[in-house]
Amino acid sequence: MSDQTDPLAWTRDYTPILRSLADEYGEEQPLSGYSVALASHLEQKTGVLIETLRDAGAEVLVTGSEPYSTKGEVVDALRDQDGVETFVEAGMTEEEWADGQHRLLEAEPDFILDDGCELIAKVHADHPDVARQVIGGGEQTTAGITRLEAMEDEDVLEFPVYGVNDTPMKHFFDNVHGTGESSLSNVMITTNTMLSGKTVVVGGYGYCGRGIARKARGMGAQTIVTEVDPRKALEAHMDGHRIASMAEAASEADYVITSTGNRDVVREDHFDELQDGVILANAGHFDVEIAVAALEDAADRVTEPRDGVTRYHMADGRRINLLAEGRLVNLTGPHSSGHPAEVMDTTFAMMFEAARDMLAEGRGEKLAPGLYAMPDRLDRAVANRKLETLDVDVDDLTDRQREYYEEWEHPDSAF
Ligand SMILES: NC(=O)c1ccc[n+]([C@@H]2O[C@H](COP(=O)([O-])OP(=O)(O)OC[C@H]3O[C@@H](n4cnc5c(N)ncnc54)[C@H](O)[C@@H]3O)[C@@H](O)[C@H]2O)c1
Repeated sequence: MSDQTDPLAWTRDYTPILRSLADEYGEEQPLSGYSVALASHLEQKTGVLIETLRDAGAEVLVTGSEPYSTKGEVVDALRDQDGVETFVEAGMTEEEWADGQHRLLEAEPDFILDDGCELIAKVHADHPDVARQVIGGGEQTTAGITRLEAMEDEDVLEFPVYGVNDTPMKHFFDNVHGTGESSLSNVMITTNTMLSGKTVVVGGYGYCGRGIARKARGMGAQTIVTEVDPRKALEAHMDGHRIASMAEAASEADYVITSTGNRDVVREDHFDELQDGVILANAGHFDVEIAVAALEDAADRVTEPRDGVTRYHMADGRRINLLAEGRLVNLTGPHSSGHPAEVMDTTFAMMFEAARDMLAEGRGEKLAPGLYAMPDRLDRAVANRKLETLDVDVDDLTDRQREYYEEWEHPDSAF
């Protein structure tokens, strides 16, 4: 396939960590004999991860983690590859998509790489016999970790799961920079408006919200952050953003972008405060952060002035614009292609390492069921691989420096 006809060609050029993993493990095939289920937004970067798992010997069973983010050309490119089985198509209804996930789970995967805890929750709820056979899993999102914590609290997990989302190599880069840049660029492309000089309200100052707010300010916007955690609110304040309640911020917003992992962050109480022409978008995992059904009820009529924009006409003449129907704006909008490939390269390398460590290194058989932090050695190894691809050198600790960290008396110090 040429670069022009191969939908993954461009992305491979921007995913050097995954390519280095494929090169290193292509011959040894450490995942040979294992089937790995993968639920993720099924677009080009995910395609390269699938190729990498397959090159390392796995049989890869593929579905989307969201019904509307599947790219048909990627599914077409993967469908006929040896070692890959697809259970998803572009344009599926929610029922067809869920049915595909169940069919995937009936194929009895050994390992589950998940996004939003889609497959892990379903295998426990609907396929308990399969769940008991699964060796392990990895979860790449904040929303999925929250669900896994709830499963652990109820003591229902049947296998060990690595919380890939919580590794420094994931959330410091993917959530902050990936979500930050891709959410803002998608808001601008979808609306053909500029952020400079506008007021951007960011709901939530976690990893994603922090990236969105910082980058919006870097582009010349005035930023207001809303929070429910007093420490996060103070952090936003110290970082130079204004803090306000949503009720107060809504009246000044040109844009409101939510990223909390929670629901109803923009709700009935706020609709009356919003200005004419405001643009609402969500970057959190589920489409519940903006109360869309309530907005529809509150509106006199609804139009679609532009691809990806739903406009709610209020009785008093104000127009409230909602992007991507309140779903992940950077992944499901008409122009969206998700996070930049360079940042997904890091996240997907962590997902690959989760599978390799639990399957090929045998950690999955040794760990009891539960949610686990990923070993720091794997995080460091991916960071080093990334630095190598950037051709950047860093210092090593000297023996004396290592000893200094380990001793408490510090005999050489002046005090
Ligand atoms: N768009 C993407 O590509 C992408 C990428 C990574 C994560 N996510 C999703 O984004 C969401 C946030 O992820 P994160 O890593 O930033 O999580 P996080 O836990 O670090 O941050 C969430 C923040 O939202 C705050 N919050 C909760 N309820 C709130 C409310 N009602 N009003 C204001 N603030 C509230 C919390 O106090 C917290 O500080 C999750 O749903 C996650 O799955 C999306």
